[in-house]
Amino acid sequence: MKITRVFPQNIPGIQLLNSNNQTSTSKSLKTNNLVDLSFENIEYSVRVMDPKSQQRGIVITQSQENKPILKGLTGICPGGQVTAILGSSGAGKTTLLNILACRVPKNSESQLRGRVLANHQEYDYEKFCLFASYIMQNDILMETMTPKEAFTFAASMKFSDPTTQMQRVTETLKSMKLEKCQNALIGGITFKGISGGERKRTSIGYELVSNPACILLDEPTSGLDSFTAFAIINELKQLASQQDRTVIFTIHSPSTDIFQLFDRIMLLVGGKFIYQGQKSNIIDHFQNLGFTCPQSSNPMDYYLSLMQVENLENQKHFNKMFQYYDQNCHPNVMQQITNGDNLLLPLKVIEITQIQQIKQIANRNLLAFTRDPLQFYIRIFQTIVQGLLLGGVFWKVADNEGSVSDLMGISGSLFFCVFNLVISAVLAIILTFPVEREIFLREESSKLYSISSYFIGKQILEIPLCIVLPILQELISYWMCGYHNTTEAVIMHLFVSILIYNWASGLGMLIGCIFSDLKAILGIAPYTLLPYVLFSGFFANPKFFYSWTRWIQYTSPITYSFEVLSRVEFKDQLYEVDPIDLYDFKFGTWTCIYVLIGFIFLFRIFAFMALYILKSKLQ
Ligand SMILES: Nc1ncnc2c1ncn2[C@@H]1O[C@H](COP(=O)(O)OP(=O)(O)OP(=O)(O)O)[C@@H](O)[C@H]1O
Repeated sequence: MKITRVFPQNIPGIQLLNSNNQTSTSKSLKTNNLVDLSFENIEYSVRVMDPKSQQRGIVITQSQENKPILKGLTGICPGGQVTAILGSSGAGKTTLLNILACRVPKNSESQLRGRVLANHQEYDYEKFCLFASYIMQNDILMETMTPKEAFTFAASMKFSDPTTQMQRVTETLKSMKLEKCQNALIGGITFKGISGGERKRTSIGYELVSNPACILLDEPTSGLDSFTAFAIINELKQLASQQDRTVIFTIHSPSTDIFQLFDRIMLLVGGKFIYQGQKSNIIDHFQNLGFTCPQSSNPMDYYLSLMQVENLENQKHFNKMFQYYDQNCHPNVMQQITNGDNLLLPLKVIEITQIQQIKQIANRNLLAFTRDPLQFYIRIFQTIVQGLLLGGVFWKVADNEGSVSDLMGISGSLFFCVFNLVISAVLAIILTFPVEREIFLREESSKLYSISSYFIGKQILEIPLCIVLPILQELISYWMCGYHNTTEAVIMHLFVSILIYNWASGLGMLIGCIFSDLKAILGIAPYTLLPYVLFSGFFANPKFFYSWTRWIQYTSPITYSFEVLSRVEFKDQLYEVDPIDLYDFKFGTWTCIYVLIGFIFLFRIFAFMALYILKSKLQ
């Protein structure tokens, strides 16, 4: 039995729109202009290991060769029509779709030639995002929201007028047939939510709210039952025919019912077209080539069986098919491209201010936080345990007689306190950020908000946590360790704990932005921290560092935190050895604090830049 959690209409943090009393007008989602997407002479190749340089899977030399994937493709996907791209596995369907969406990585490993055009105007990634949406195979959505909340969020990011927002949400829920599950949580890996088909429709609707003229989808029916697959393609068909959108998708083995919904078909074999044109002409095209689809067969099953490259019998016919395509389809395609309209592109206009974007992002984060508080409870639990551990291990360490061993005990406890704060802050971010990162990349590519809005919106919830958690940990351990019991000392200790925790959370975010794979993150994080710890001055007096490594101590916020906490604790105390000399403390309390504040800003700026680079690299 399927269990979905249904939520009431009034949810704090997100303004919900009432769909019940709205009259729907499907034309309100109609795009202003038709957009014809076309592409000319697309050639795409990637560098791969030369098979001749391998023997039984063992690489003998490092020689590489260029593997052509798309071989001079030219085509058109007219506005107001559904274009389906089909082909055998590895034919290049997804690659073609990615090129149309300007999503192929630009690096030395791949080569792309040719032009992509929208209404005869060349476009790049930035422009594409303003008139089109790309819906990838894996639906990346906030698990803790309902479809209605997700659409409301997307609408509020684009339209300033609440009535327009409401209209968009209502209309999209209706056109995606999500009214019944509009208040159920989307769910995902952590907990079960709406069904796979509803999830796919939510994913499509999420993009539609902003009213793109073109919708590109990579295998929108994969993993769905035949009924749901038909329902989704049928909805896409309605979007094309009733709302003049350009719909393009890749699909494997469509049923006969789904085939009937296509307007236009592109068939790919080994990176070349063997057919491109209206659905109605495909049967004649293959009949003229001598391949008559049996009466009882699904035409697409039959044609796809002819396209299986592994079949030796098929391979004999490919040359004939390519030649026939060049003679019969290609001239028509060229004609259609030339005759296409030169209408202006209906580019999305963001109506809301950055402040409103930040507010909405912060509200959504708060909602996610209240809906799935487990992460928060875990952080609180860890903080309490760490506070108790620190206090237990260093119980009354600061009640001392001034001996060297007493001094070592106190500085050990202070260093551990700093280190503990750093580890908890870094881990808390790097373990959760990889999931958020995917959502950010999807939403940024839909031009839902700016990178800076996302970054600031995220900090609004993170910073209070970065204040509360270190205070909690230090309040538990402070008196257990028996540190200086004066108001000034307590305040300074807590203040430095907050500063170092905030720096470490910025570092965590920086690592999370640079590396996408959790295994890589967990492998890299300890080595990032190692120099900060080794050169902090606790393990060795900085005077004894080699001159060429001495500078590293200045880059370590742990050095500055350790110095302030020590200065506060050792103030007015007499020891057999002077702690200032022993650890070579040379900066002074306030210099350390200013530097720590500087580090907090610096690492947040680095994290922001990493987010920016991450986004640009994935274009
Ligand atoms: N970066 C790459 N490096 C090496 N080979 C690649 C790369 N990108 C694509 N290919 C190869 O290009 C071919 C086309 O890939 P693509 O994903 O476009 O195929 P497809 O038609 O969508 O296949 P499927 O239906 O199985 O998803 C495949 O043989 C794939 O292995």
